[in-house]
Amino acid sequence: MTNDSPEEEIRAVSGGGAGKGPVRRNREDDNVTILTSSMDLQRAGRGRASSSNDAAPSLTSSVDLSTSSLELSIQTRIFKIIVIGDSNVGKTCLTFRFTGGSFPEKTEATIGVDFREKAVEIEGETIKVQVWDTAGQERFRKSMVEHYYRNVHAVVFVYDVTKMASFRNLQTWIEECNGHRVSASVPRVLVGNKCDLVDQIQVPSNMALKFADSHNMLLFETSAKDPKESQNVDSIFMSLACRLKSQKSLLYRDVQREDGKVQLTQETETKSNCPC
Ligand SMILES: Nc1nc2c(ncn2[C@@H]2O[C@H](COP(=O)(O)OP(=O)(O)OP(=O)(O)O)[C@@H](O)[C@H]2O)c(=O)[nH]1
Repeated sequence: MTNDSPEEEIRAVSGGGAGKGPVRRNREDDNVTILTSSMDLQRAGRGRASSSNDAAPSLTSSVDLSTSSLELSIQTRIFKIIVIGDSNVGKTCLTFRFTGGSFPEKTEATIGVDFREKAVEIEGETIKVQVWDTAGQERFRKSMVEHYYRNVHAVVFVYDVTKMASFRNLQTWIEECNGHRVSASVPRVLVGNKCDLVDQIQVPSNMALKFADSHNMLLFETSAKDPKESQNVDSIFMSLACRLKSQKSLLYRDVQREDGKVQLTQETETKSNCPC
C-alpha cells in the first residue's frame, strides 16, 4: 500500500488534548512511549536501522538521494488517521491535545484539512502518527474530501456530548466514509468530546455505547480541554496505532543504500503483536 505525502499538498501544522475517561479504554502499556524530541526520533531511527532485519520488504521504487537527513526516515511507518465529525465538536482541539499536549486557547473553523504528526514508540518501533484534522463545515471541506479519505489507515468519529445533533449526524459521517471506499477493515473509533461540561451533557453514555457497539467501534468519552484527561486523549490515538502496528501491509518508509541509490520499500509481512 502506498500513501501520498500530505506535505506536498496540505498545510502542515506542528504541535498538537483532555476529557472524561473512555467508556472502554485500552490499557496503558510500558512498551508504549511517546517521543518528545526530534533527537529522540533520530536516535530511535538509527538504532533500528542497525538492528532490524525481520521485515521482508519488496521493492516499489528507486530514487537518487544523498543527504544524511534520510536516516530520519529509515524504516519509519506512517499511520494516517483522519478525524471527522460536525463543525465545532472539538476535532482540532483533540488533535492539538494529542500531538502537542495542550488545548488551544483560540481555534478557528478548519478550512479544508490540516495535518499534525507525532512520533511514538511502540514495542521499540518508532511510528509516525499522522492526524488529519478535517473541516466540519461543508463549505470548507468539499474540495478536500477525496484527499483525506485516500489511503486512510484509521478513522476517528467525533461528536459533542453537549449537542445531540452532532451525535445524530454521526450516521451521515459514517455513510460519507463508506461512500469513499474506506474498507470495513480500517479501524474506527467513536469519541464523545467536551465531557468537562458536565451540566450540559445531552448524549447519555449508554446511548453512545449502543451506537458504537452496533458499528463495531470502541467508544471514548473525553475532553480536549481538561488537562487531567490528556492521557485519555492519547489513548484514543495510541490504541489505534497499536492496532495498526499489528496489521500487515501498512505504509512503510524503508530506505536502503545500495550503489549510491536509495530504495523506497513497502512492508509486506505482519509484525509482532502489539501489547495494547
Ligand atoms: N468545554 C470544552 N470546549 C471544547 C472542547 N474541545 C473543543 N472545545 C471548544 O469547542 C470549539 C470548537 O473547537 P474546534 O476544535 O475548533 O472544533 P472543530 O470540530 O475542529 O471545528 P471545525 O474546524 O469547524 O470542524 C472551540 O471554541 C473550542 O475551544 C472540550 O473538550 N471542552
